[in-house]
Amino acid sequence: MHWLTQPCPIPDAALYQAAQQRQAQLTKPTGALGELETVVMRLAALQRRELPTLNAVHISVFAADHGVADEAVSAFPQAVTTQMVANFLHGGAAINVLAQALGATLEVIDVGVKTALTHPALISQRAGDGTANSALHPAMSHAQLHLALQAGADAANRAHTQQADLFIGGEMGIANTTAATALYCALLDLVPLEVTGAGTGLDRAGILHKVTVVQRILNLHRAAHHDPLESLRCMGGFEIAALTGAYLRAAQLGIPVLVDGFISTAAALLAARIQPSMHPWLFLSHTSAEPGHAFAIDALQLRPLLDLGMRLGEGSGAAVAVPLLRMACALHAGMATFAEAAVAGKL
Ligand SMILES: Cc1cc2ncn([C@H]3O[C@H](COP(=O)(O)O)[C@@H](O)[C@H]3O)c2cc1C
Ligand SMILES: O=C(O)c1cccnc1
Repeated sequence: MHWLTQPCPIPDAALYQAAQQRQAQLTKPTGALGELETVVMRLAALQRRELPTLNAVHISVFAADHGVADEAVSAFPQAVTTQMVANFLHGGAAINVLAQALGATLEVIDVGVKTALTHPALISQRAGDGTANSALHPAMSHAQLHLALQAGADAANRAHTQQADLFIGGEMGIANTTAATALYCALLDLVPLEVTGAGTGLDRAGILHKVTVVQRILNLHRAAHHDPLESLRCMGGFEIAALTGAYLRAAQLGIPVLVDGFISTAAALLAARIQPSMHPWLFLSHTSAEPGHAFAIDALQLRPLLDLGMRLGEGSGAAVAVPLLRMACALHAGMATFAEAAVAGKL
């Protein structure tokens, strides 16, 4: 695990400034493209290019099961995790359609679903047959945690080999909003009632029951709070650990990371806690409908590009935001300057 503590490259301040100067010369009032200006300046500094591009987008979807599903915390049965893996492999899930629309590379990694599938396109790096029930035990052993982190790092290494301009991680794991909620509470000092949401669609009574389960997880693993790796090990899950390893490794390799929703942002929080120098590599794609997401967004001090009421996961919200980032790059590269277009500048 030598890579885990490796720092990430520092964004190039000179290229940020050059992009800022170019934005000021384009035929529009400075700042008029809002966040589209900010993201392209950040991308220039990260990709170390005057004209950043996002042609090659790599999407890795990590799937795993959660023992805490035994506590009736999801509106869907645990079998859906494996069934959705089959759906990913057959091209029928939301992320398949979005990846195809973007011309992105999509890979599916089994990091520990309960019922293993075999399929030529499935990458199998299983840390177990699902995690243990985190309301009763640590979700995983140290060895399992490292296997799952490594599965994520391997995905980022593949993205790097394929010269990806952008990394997107997705997740699938019934009950993983419970794991993510417990992680938010442990890392950000929050109480379950303010963070817990409906996930796949619990009713009010279901959410209140989920609050009690999250509280039990937090009580059992109190010694782990504030320690990112130990919280991750105790609260789960394998796919959140894989995402954490993937984000960290992508940043170390110089690939900007576009984060999806509520669950993925738990991994982004963990990665930034483990290695603060990875924070500049993060972009938040959207605000999830899961109400607790706002706490992590505030903690990361980043502005999500979209707010569409999405609450799907799989990397779907990140994929939906890619065209906006591409348009930000196209505007930066393609607009005329005031001088080129003979347009008068600001009075
Ligand atoms: C058909 C289906 C497809 C999904 N794709 C992502 N999720 C999302 O829902 C799950 C988390 O919600 P909870 O904690 O309430 O179980 C995760 O698997 C997440 O990726 C799905 C859920 C379902 C049912
Ligand atoms: O925002 C998400 O990623 C999310 C929210 C609810 C259920 N699944 C995913």
